[in-house]
Amino acid sequence: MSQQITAQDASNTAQESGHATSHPPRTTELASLKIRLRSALRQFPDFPEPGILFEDILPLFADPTLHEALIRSLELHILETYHEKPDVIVGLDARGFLFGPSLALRLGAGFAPVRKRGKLPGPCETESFKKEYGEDFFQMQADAVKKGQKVLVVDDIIATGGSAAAAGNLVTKLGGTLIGFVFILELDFLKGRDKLPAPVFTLLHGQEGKV
Ligand SMILES: O=P(O)(O)OC[C@H]1O[C@H](OP(=O)(O)OP(=O)(O)O)[C@H](O)[C@@H]1O
Ligand SMILES: Nc1ncnc2[nH]cnc12
Ligand SMILES: [Mg+2]
Repeated sequence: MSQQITAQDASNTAQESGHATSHPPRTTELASLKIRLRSALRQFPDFPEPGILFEDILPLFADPTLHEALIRSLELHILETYHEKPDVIVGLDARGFLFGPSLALRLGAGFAPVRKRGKLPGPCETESFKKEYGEDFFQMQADAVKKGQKVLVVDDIIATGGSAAAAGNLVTKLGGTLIGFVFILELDFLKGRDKLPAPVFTLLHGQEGKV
């Protein structure tokens, strides 16, 4: 299936090939969107437990212009990176549900949830995982992804990578083809991306001084 190109992308392509338009090229647009998104994030020390510096992404959804900037940034990355659009966006319970469905709609892809154990009816696959604080189980419905479908896993934050790795394992168990992982924010010092079996993209980076 060929990738969907929006009107804005069509005009960006025209500009990149020398035809001036009123829209900036994708890379310039993405850079300025990232600056706006970065300045909206908040941090809370010692939440949910001592020693954790909690990154709060909720302000991105309080302002519709920031919300649009977020979805547009992720769309720009995906249009730049993939020759074909994903068939399914898989979002992680709970914060991956805040933007996974709207990103899927924007791309013309399906959406499938990874949920905490015990919330989904019917036959499910299950994976345990450990995260920066605590451990849990994730599930997907057995028919949520069809064999060979191209899947992009999305979540708000990658810390240790435990949650995303478990989601990737569920997609693989269902027969999906993992084409990548996309996050709003990465805590680089925890090296979570090393656990993931497909290309990783993060819009923003946090807690850069930590080791
Ligand atoms: O890379 P990791 O160490 O696995 O941590 C990242 C995960 O931790 C948070 O989810 P959490 O389950 O804490 O909360 P949520 O239900 O609000 O998404 C965050 O939303 C990521 O899903
Ligand atoms: N430091 C952090 N802030 C917010 N969500 C997280 N999930 C895992 N680590 C986190
Ligand atoms: Mg989460």
